[in-house]
Amino acid sequence: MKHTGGTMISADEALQIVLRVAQRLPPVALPLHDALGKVLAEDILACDPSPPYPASIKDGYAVVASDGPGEYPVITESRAGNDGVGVTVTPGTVAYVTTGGPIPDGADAVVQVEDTEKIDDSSVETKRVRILVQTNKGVDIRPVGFDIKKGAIVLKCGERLGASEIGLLATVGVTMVKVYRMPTIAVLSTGDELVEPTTSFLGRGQIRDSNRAMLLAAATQQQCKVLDLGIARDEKDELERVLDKAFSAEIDILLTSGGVSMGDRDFVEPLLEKRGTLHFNKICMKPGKPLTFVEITSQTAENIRSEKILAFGLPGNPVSCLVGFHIFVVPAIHVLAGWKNPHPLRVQVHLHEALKTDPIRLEYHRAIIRWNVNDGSGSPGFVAESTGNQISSRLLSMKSANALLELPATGSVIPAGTSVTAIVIADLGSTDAIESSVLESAASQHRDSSRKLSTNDSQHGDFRVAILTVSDTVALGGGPDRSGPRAVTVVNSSSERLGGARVVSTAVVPDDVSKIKEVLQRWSDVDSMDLILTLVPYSRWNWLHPKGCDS
Ligand SMILES: Nc1nc2c(c(=O)[nH]1)N[C@H]1C(S)=C(S)[C@@H](COP(=O)(O)OP(=O)(O)OC[C@H]3O[C@@H](n4cnc5c(N)ncnc54)[C@H](O)[C@@H]3O)O[C@H]1N2
Ligand code: MOO
Repeated sequence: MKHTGGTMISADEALQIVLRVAQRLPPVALPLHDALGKVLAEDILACDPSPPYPASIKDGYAVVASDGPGEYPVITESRAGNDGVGVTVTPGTVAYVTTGGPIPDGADAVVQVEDTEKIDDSSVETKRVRILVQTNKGVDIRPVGFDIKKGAIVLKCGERLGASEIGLLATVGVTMVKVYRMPTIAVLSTGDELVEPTTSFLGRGQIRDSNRAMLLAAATQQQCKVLDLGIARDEKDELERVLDKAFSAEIDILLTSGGVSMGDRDFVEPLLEKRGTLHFNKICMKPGKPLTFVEITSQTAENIRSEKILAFGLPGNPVSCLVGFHIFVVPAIHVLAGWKNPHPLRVQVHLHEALKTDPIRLEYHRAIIRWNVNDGSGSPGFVAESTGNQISSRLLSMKSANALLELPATGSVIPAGTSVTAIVIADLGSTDAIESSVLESAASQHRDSSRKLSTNDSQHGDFRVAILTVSDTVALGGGPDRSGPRAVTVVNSSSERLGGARVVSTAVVPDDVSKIKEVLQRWSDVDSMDLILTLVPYSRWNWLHPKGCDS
């Protein structure tokens, strides 16, 4: 009898099912400091105006505008709070005010200190000041409600609370806020081979459980509460016991890893299916093909509450497990947490190297994407560098990855420089700065050139060319690199004439001798380049001429 293991559906279809089954959780009231990152479940209105009093925009003098330039007595000082209360600025007098200080009654404009002169006269008791400019009514004053009108909606139900939104809540005095509850996620590892990460010496056939620590961290990163269910053996009774425990706890999502493919002890899928509705168990994607999704209606111990639990049987291979988390679990968490758009951010990126695609499955190729002054097309944009060997057991391929490139199942080689979509899976703000990325990308191209281009070696000759653009403007982002991409095109289009030349590395550096040397040194350190083309300002030509270059 043939084991088929169920129907394989597309990743898109699988995601649609998950999003259809997932439901927003009920709202809860949280103190302000716990609300960061959550989604508002109510409109927030301003109960008073901001500013609540006419406030100065500058450090200066509150004046009667029609008085005009001249010398005036300073009758009060209004810095904050009660300062200047009960004092009226009458024509012919002024008051000292600081930024944000209340404008005393009678004054209708502020003249900044820069437009005044202090008069030092110790013989008079009242301070005096010389106003040097003519101002107009209302200048440098924020009237009551200028920033926020009383009763205005400052935040709408459905908006996510970041730092500025928390600041707005504090401004309008909301300290308990209604937000959608974040899911609680239970994590279970399955497998007879698994031992705790604390195990120093591995027996034969044993490996440390990486998935549980990883999924607990990933769920925590998504602001979920987590429940650690430990490791269960590949044994039906033990798995049943742990699932009982999981479903009687107040969880919203269950994540298991391992035991979902075709092995004779892969029990996770049938045991989950027994307890709910199986929606799918195989997805046409790489990695992460065997992934089980079951909708479970849980009963609490007292049978008083019946709630939905989303159970994801993730594959055991660590990369497949985490990719499955990003593609399906993260959007599900977003729905439960009340996000209006649960989908991840997608950006267009240019491939730094040629990549071979799978003939059958859509591939989520792990990559590091960086904003570059020249993405290879001559304009600024994201450049994606592969994290190397993509086998789904190699967790190192997820290390530092901030994007999953969506490579269609064509079974062909996608050339370097091609634009593809990438799902962003990490904070792009934590990616290296532009300049270092340019240099590092040149360095890594150099280091890995044989690996990177091995995919199209059979289609091209062996004459390897590197192109270095030396330009302050381009390197500092002040303008596009016009020469570099043009040179790439020229080399590629003359490839036959040159006996099969191909550009294996490009870099942009500022007009700085040490930086130029650094890149040239990398390229010439090992004999991976046959020709280095340098596109330089005329002034640098002598220096870069082989005789003048000490490498
Ligand atoms: N005959 C077939 N075999 C396999 C297929 C298939 O279609 N037909 N699919 C392969 C694919 S693709 C994947 S992915 C894996 C998924 O297998 P399981 O989900 O059943 O996972 P296991 O077999 O339990 O483990 C796979 C692999 O991962 C290691 N592992 C498991 N759990 C952990 C953990 N918590 N921490 C670290 N590593 C873990 C385990 O030792 C195995 O090496 O199935 C293929 N097979
Ligand atoms: O789908 Mo598996 O995740 O390719 O190794």
